[in-house]
Amino acid sequence: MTAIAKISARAAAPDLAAHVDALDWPQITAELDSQGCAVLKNLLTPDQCRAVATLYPDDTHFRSRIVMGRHGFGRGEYKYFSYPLPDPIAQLRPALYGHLQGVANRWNEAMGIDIRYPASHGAFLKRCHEAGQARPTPLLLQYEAGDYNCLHQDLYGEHVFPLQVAILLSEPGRDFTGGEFVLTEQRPRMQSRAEVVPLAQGDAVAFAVHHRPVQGTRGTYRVNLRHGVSRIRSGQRHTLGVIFHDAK
Ligand SMILES: O=C(O)CCC(=O)C(=O)O
Ligand SMILES: [Fe+2]
Repeated sequence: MTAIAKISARAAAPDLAAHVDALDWPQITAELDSQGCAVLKNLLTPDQCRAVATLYPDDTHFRSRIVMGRHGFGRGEYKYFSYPLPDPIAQLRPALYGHLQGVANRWNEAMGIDIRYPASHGAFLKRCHEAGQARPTPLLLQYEAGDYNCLHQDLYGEHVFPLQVAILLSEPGRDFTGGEFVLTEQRPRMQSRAEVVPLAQGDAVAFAVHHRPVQGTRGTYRVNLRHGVSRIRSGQRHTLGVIFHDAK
């Protein structure tokens, strides 16, 4: 990036990284450890939410469009951003990674997985790209009345960062009704547990992509998570998905 491009990127989101740094990370980390998910209140302002959601029709920002019904993924559609990522996604991804990387390393240690994640997102992306996972994964989702997102896991190759973030860009009750973010946890030899995460416009949810450790009476065990969105009852709902590994 040239110096001028860097300056204009900063101007578009002057203090987003500082805003991310100022979130209550001890609280978020404690929630992630105990529940496998945590809400990041007011990650984006309503103006920033609108600015991202209105990118949807402009295909110059995206590498592909997925119509979920064609793949059995649910109903609705989404588009994967292309590189270079626009603001504020370009700033959010490394800023969030920097605070989640410690959780990821602790979780792997607890689960007996010997993969560790570097301190910077750039270094982790280099690992993905060298393994042929070079396509950007941040995505913008668009749902209309009747749409839903089936329970799934965003795995795109061998390299997986174990946490991801989804940001609600629309305002519940005004822009849409229904459309709740849902997580399920499949515990070994036990029945599954569901969690509905209440989000306001601009709130984000950080959650486990695939596995997380749970402390039991007989040591640590692994639970298998999936996430999705319940049926949108009315209106239109947009979400920004921030996945930290790239795709094959
Ligand atoms: O629309 C949502 O809230 C979920 C989006 C999603 O599946 C993701 O960000 O990976
Ligand atoms: Fe997803």
